[in-house]
Amino acid sequence: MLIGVIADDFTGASDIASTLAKGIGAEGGLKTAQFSGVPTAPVSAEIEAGVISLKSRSAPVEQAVEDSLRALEWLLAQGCSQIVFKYCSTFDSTPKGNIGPVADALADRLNASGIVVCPAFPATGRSIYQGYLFVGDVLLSESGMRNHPLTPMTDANIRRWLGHQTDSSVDHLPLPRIIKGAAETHKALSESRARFVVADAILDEHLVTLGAALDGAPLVTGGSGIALGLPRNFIRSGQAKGTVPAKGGVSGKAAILAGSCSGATRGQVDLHMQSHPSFAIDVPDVMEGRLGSQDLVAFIEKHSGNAPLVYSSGAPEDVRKIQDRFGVEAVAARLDKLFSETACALLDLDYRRIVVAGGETSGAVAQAVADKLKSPALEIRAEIDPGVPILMLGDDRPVALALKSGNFGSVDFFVKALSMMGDET
Ligand SMILES: Nc1ncnc2c1ncn2[C@@H]1O[C@H](COP(=O)(O)OP(=O)(O)O)[C@@H](O)[C@H]1O
Ligand SMILES: O=C(O)[C@@H](O)C(=O)COP(=O)(O)O
Repeated sequence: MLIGVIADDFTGASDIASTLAKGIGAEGGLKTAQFSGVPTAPVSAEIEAGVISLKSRSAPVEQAVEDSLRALEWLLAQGCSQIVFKYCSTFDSTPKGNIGPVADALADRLNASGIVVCPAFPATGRSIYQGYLFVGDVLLSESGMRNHPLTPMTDANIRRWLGHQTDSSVDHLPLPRIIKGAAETHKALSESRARFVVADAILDEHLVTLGAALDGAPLVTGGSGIALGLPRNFIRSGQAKGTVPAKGGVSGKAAILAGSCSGATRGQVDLHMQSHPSFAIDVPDVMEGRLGSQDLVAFIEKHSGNAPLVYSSGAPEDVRKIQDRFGVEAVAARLDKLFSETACALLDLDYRRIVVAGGETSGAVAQAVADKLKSPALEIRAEIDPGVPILMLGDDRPVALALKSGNFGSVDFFVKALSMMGDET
């Protein structure tokens, strides 16, 4: 393995796995596999990039650090010479962590400094200028992310937000120096006396320059965009051949599970429910035991063949009321359980294509599916929309998953994903 990625959630992991697998244009990318947690069984020697998905974004700080260090040791044991810590392109975290503490722990172990911090992902509208993160044409703190159920992002200044999470020094790499090219960017990073350097990037070409400047860097941190230029370093040095991910998925029964309350998901749910059977999950009913996975499965089975959707997605004010009533963690844990039990029951009924919306939700579902199919490695296939590839898992009767980050995907994503994944049988 050449590159090892530690991703703080599951959708984020498939996002960066897709970036590494496709590389830039015809030169292709790296043979990439995504793992649900740290693998315990041996993995194929052909894998050039290994992406470990953790559920560390919203875990307690100590747990996030411990899990990340365990993932790091495994990746180092596989021979990785470059480690990427992948977090969200909207820098999802609280003032207490987990990005700072995890990055510090990885940096200590790898003895790294001048470490790039760059959540930019221009293809989905996330750009950084003067160290401020923008979502489309507004600051992060003015975007829907200010209402995120678990990690409300109320400050767009990444230097300041990271500064709350770490005692290490945080510097800034301004865009004009990146525009001067890879050599200047490399110089800026290596001359910085700070441990962390927040890098500006507003276009893919800035990320490609950063990628070239990071050739040989032991530790890189960022959103999936930071990986854009990394495969090229290994291809150009002859360590990797450059491959293009396979298209398609598998045919079979299909369902959509949405646990994300992000703006894009709510738009996708609204459009989908206009022409497809859709079931709105009543969260208090779930919390008080009146609604369970058997009800969701019954609804899906009744409407099988017509892209049925079950969703808990709600407006920020409703989400807040529910969290105040039952507690943030209790709601998240209960809904994770509901969605993962539903997915496992669907596998028993031979569902083969499952679309999941929401990072936490996807993490819970993908972990349960991977455990049930005893399939720790997910193969990365073609990208449906930026940052969302088709994932294949299971050997005998493979299952295709699309794990959509809450804010990703075009408004017709659900239908598009199912048709790219395969046909109804
Ligand atoms: N109606 C709801 N009320 C309260 N919390 C909810 C509701 N629906 C989903 N949630 C919780 O909100 C969180 C959404 O996070 P996630 O799945 O990561 O979506 P996203 O990718 O949009 O951030 C999950 O923890 C989920 O359990
Ligand atoms: O970087 C991104 O935006 C995504 O890869 C990601 O991590 C999304 O997380 P969720 O919004 O929680 O799905």
